[in-house]
Amino acid sequence: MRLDDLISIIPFKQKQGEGNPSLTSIENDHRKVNSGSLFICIKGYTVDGHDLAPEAVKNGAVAIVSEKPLDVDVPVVIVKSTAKVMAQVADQFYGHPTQKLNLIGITGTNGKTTISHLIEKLFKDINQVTGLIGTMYTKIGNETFETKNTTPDSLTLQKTFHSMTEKGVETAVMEVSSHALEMGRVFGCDYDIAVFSNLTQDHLDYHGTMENYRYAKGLLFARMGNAYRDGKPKYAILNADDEASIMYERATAANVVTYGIHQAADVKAENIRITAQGSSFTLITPAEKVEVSLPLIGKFNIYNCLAAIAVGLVSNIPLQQIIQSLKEIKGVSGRFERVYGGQDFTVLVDYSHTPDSLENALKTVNEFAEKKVYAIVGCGGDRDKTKRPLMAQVACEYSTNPIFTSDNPRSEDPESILDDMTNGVLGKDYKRITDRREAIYEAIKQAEPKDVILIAGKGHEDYQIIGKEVIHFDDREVAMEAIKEKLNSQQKEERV
Ligand SMILES: CC(=O)N[C@H]1[C@@H](OP(=O)(O)OP(=O)(O)OC[C@H]2O[C@@H](n3ccc(=O)[nH]c3=O)[C@H](O)[C@@H]2O)O[C@H](CO)[C@@H](O)[C@@H]1O[C@H](C)C(=O)N[C@@H](C)C(=O)N[C@H](CCC(=O)O)C(=O)O
Ligand SMILES: Nc1ncnc2c1ncn2[C@@H]1O[C@H](COP(=O)(O)OP(=O)(O)OP(=O)(O)O)[C@@H](O)[C@H]1O
Ligand SMILES: N[C@H](CCC[C@H](N)C(=O)O)C(=O)O
Ligand SMILES: [Mg+2]
Repeated sequence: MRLDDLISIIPFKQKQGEGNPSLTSIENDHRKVNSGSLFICIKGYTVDGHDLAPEAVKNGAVAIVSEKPLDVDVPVVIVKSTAKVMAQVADQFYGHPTQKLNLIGITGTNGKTTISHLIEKLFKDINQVTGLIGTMYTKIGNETFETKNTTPDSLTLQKTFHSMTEKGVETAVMEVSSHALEMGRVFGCDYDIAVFSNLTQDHLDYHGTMENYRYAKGLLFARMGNAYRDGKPKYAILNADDEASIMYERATAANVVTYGIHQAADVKAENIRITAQGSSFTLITPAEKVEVSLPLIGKFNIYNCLAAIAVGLVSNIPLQQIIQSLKEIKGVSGRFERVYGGQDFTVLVDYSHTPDSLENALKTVNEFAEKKVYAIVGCGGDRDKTKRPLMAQVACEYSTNPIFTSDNPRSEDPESILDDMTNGVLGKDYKRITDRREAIYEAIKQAEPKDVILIAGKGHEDYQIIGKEVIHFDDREVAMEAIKEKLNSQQKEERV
């Protein structure tokens, strides 16, 4: 594609320099530029891509998109917002891939990864080729690719969608973070179904207030578009029990379908029973009332299932087929994942890293715990500081043995993160063990038969970010080592 064709859609642009080169790729990272690339300068939080334009030209860039004139000898297209233009040209360059896909976006504070996997399963089971983009990876069919962000930048996204269409993907499911909505990473994505899980405190470092955070998530529903084209209905799947849904219902032109447990809803669960093995409930849809038993643990997972069921129903998947698919779900990696090495106490690794998800996780544990409950909890560095004392309070309130430790301190001092946490629980009983490995070993060493240990915050993560260093660290591996060590020393004692 030639430069002028690509940028023909952008109004009020200026062009510095002559030429209409043929473009082989679009890049926003100068290190990825090859001969024939268009380089888009993005002013980031740490680097200003405009400063790297000369380097990009050295690497082979034949044209630049910029917000200001640049001293380079290739054509420069000057626009108001390179971030917005990046989304537009990426969509154009890759042939509007999201218009060819059945695209499902999920937003909300907690549950996005879980719901996206439930939805992926529904579509796989009706023999569709699926794609998935989220916190853990990008998946095309059964092939997985590493990702840096839950929702990648617009260029990576459109490239990925293009690749999905090339590989025959019919339905793509993706997590849409509030950061992505705010930064325009999903500009140009033509969603068919948008799902809202819930809104509770997180990311106030970025959004400032809950009001701004609520607004950012609402953009997913508002941006589904106002036009009713091609007779293909669009759907907003909203949680009737979360009051933010009222705002999102007002914001969207799409058909609204609600799910919930307490308020009136189109897809509703009643008579809920939760055990350590799973959950049962009566499912009420506009057409049917059926008894459902699912292997996912916890009330919050019933919400996740209801959201997936609503998506399945508006996609015309028969209810019995949906239920059968969900019954086969073995759980999502790092979400309430059991670590079992033959011990007589329960160890669970979970990804709860917000006050609300931690409370939900611990309340769920308390529903089946018979003895003590250990909660190993840390808070991420360079993230919302105001959630730290709240998470510590939740741990003290809902566990008998809270242990505070580190969870990706990043550029912050681990001790000062722990101070922020413990300031919320002055005078309460807790242990503070900065080293996460030691914290896990301590809980496992102390645990007695029938106790439960919840290791929260890192779930599937297999790393710990300390300063700029990323070291290998997997809660599941460390817990298993500690369990084996404990069992070995118990056996030795028995032999003596
Ligand atoms: C605050 C934030 O969101 N930062 C995102 C942002 O980084 P940044 O602004 O620092 O980028 P930068 O390094 O300054 O680079 C600016 C430009 O220069 C380019 N560059 C940079 C370096 C270089 O050598 N050459 C070069 O050309 C870059 O490609 C980029 O185009 O743009 C990057 C590329 O898209 C993102 O990876 C990065 O996410 C960081 C890693 C991050 O941690 N973000 C978190 C807050 C986030 O977005 N989280 C949500 C999930 C939240 C949830 O699930 O609850 C998410 O969607 O991941
Ligand atoms: N619907 C829900 N409501 C509240 N808590 C939930 C819900 N679903 C899952 N959780 C809890 O939150 C944790 C994270 O779940 P999940 O990874 O699905 O959320 P997420 O929204 O993708 O998170 P992230 O924003 O970090 O990507 C789980 O380990 C569980 O403890
Ligand atoms: N998507 C979340 C993940 C947090 C996971 C936790 N382990 C941490 O590092 O704070 C974030 O980037 O804020
Ligand atoms: Mg996620």
